Amino acid sequence: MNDIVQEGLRAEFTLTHTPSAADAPSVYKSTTIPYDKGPNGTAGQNESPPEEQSLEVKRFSNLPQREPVDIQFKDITYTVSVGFRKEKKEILHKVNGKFPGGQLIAIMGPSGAGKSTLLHVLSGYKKTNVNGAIYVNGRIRNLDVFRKMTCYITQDDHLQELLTVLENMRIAADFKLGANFPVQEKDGRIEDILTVLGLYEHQFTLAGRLSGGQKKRLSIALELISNPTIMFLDEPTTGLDSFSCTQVVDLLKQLAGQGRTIICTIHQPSAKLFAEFDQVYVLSLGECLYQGSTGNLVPYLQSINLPCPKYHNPADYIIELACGEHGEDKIQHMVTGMANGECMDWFGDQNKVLKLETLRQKYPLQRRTKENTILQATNQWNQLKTLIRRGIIRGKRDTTLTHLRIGVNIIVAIMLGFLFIEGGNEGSRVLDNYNLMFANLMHHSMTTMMLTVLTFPTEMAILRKEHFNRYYSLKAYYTSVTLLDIPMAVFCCFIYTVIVYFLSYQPFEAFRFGMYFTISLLVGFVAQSMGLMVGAWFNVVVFCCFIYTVIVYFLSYQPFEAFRFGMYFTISLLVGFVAQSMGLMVGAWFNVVNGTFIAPVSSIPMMMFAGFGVTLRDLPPYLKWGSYISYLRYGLEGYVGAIYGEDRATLVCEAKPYCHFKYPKRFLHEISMEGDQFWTDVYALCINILLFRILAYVLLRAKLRAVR
Ligand SMILES: Nc1ncnc2c1ncn2[C@@H]1O[C@H](COP(=O)(O)OP(=O)(O)OP(=O)(O)O)[C@@H](O)[C@H]1O
Repeated sequence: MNDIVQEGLRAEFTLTHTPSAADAPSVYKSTTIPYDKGPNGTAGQNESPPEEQSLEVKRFSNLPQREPVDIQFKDITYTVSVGFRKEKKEILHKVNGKFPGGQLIAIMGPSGAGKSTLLHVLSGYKKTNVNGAIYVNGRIRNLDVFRKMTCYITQDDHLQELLTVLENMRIAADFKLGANFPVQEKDGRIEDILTVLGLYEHQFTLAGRLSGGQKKRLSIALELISNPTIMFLDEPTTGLDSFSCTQVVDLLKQLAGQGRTIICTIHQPSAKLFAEFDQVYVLSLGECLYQGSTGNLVPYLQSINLPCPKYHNPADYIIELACGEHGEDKIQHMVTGMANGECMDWFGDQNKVLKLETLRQKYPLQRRTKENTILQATNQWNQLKTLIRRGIIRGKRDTTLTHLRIGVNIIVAIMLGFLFIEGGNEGSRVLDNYNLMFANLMHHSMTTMMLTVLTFPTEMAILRKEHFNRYYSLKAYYTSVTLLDIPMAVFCCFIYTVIVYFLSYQPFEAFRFGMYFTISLLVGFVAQSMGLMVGAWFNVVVFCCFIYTVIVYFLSYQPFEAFRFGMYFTISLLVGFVAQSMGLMVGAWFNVVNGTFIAPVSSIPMMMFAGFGVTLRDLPPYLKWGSYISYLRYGLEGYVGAIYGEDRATLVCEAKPYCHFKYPKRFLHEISMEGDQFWTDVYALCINILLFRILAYVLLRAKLRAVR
């Protein structure tokens, strides 16, 4: 972590560890631990006995008070392209407004009014096709600096559901506070936040098992770790019951009272909830109908001859007006009355409505260093380490998928092994053995590809949220995804190969087996060089890899030769990796439905050009190029090389009197393969993996940018 931030945080802790009651603002000083209702209306785990409910605690004693930040925006327009003709549609129409610091602000309006769009624009989540000016403390917003003081909490929580509340907090703290931050202070901050948010008693509960309100509070808790000055929340109360809504809004109010600017979109709050907000900004069809304090809304409506009926919730009434229920002309009347957000006469405290020049004087220009433009709080290595740690915890808990993956490999391997039993050693069954190789290719490519296609898109939402909130860079995330799967992929491939190989009686020769083992070790070394944390797993990888290959190889009675086994295994593994990379690429760009369609369909040309149905020799000259781009061709050629290349001895011919492929060279000639191309195939597959991985990364980056 950079020195400046670190120094700042240290200073914060020195200040806050021994807070003086006299120095603390009233909200910060003392409040009551929120009462948390348990299931069935009974008292929850963290229900305090009556005498404890009045216990006064320091709120966020580990989170320092923030200096308020004032946001002002002028003539904001936001345009999107729609349809095939890319016609322009303006969603925000030159809106203006001011959000003074230290306030709880609601952006309200009917569905489709542009609330989320305005929130996205102000938070910097959307930055393309935005026009107009956004000022932060009187100066034009510098997005990189601004993002370091903000957080964005999405409507759907996108939490790590397989991690407990405490694990989620610890991981977030490692991302946001960095490795050099003292552990005790980190824990103190986490404990403080969990206590105030009423989650302390649930710290060992899996996030996926929390109630809606608790999940929302956890989302807020995670972002509070970095102590942001400005918090943007997209519909934080949607889907919550009124009790949880009040809890969340009450919490936001406390946070605003500490100097934070809290801006959230909200649909139609109850009168009680509405009154909790300091300021409200009402939109209709991308224009501002009202901005000012909640208390001034009724007088304002009176002043423009649209009085709020008695006993009517003003929040309901303004939404009715914004929907055009009282006439379309009223909308324009209100937009004009507010000068589309330029009018600031209805703010509660006019002293807070400072001019841009005044704000610039009040908040002098800060010295900018190279460090404080780096978005993430911790370096790439720490990000990667934390991502790997999180992935390992998830992997251990997601046992269904892990068992399913291992189970599928074992079952398919046993089925194929018995189907082609003894085929590897019998001259009259060479063609059967050839079919088995193709079946292996299909198995490895389909299982790995579909797994990635089906699981990756669900990760995208979490990636988007965490990446925007500066947890980690895309590079660190992508590297972790690549590394985390290696042990499992190797293990599954090993089990499968061992079963198939030995069941199908492939050559049992020590040197072929030695080759196999060398390749397995090399795979482990590559994995190790890709990251030290995988190095810690190295021995496990070698062991698992060995077990897997032995089972498949011997069960399918492939040749008992170590080097052939190595070749066989290498090809299986590489084909799996290529397919996985393709899956990653498809998954990075398409959603589950489209991906499930695209992935298998894109494999069909690869199969055509593999040389299985039509031999490579018989491919028409104008389609020859296809065989060079088909990774399945390299896979098939590699398998054939492993089993029938390398001067394979004459085959046993006991099943039938006539044995056409008694001499392996004859078979190689028949299918137009040399049998000595193994290493070329390995290089080709490695290049395929690299290309698909790079392409997947580029697509992923483009997708993250496209939504912004
Ligand atoms: N990328 C887009 N392409 C086309 N139209 C869009 C796009 N993004 C937003 N819109 C349109 O802009 C309008 C405002 O959308 P926005 O999501 O900001 O509304 P909202 O007020 O947040 O609504 P809700 O409360 O229902 O979420 C809607 O009519 C929406 O259909």
